[in-house]
Amino acid sequence: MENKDITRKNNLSILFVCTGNTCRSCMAEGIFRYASYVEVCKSGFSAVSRGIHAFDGDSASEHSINALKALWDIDISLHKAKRLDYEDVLKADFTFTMTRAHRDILKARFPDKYYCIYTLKEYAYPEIEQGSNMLDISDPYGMPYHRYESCAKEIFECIKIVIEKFK
Ligand SMILES: N[C@@H](Cc1ccc(OP(=O)(O)O)cc1)C(=O)O
Repeated sequence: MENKDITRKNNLSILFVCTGNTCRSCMAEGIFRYASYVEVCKSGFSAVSRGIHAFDGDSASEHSINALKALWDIDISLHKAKRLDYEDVLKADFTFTMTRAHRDILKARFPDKYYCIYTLKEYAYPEIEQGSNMLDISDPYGMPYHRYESCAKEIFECIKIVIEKFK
């Protein structure tokens, strides 16, 4: 693992970050919980999600809820959005953002934690060039349902790889 402070691979606290915490990061949280339980049975992991511009208490978007339910029978209907705060990043062993823009904001705001902040895709696919927009998981907000399913599948692929790296 690249993270210089992380020598243990159990009981890791994972933080997923996007903009509104109603689409991408809450899907990532739900998928991570599901995939880490089913595929690794490492119940010691904990995962939360936050949004840089979230409105506390917002529900996950209907399409996000429906996509996870339809694809993997994952239930995120009880999710409530939370705005990211200082403590969230300090507590996390790894912070995975949905885009480079989110990552860069967090690295600038939390310089002491720079070494454990990644875009989800750069951690999963370190071979992708830094300048590439392939490092971003684009926002399905306001898009039709099928875009949410594609986004969820993209997140799932990354999370499978991340979990392999944690094994
Ligand atoms: N909450 C934002 C809108 C927003 C919501 C969701 C969103 O997608 P995600 O949750 O994936 O960041 C992006 C933006 C606003 O009303 O300004």
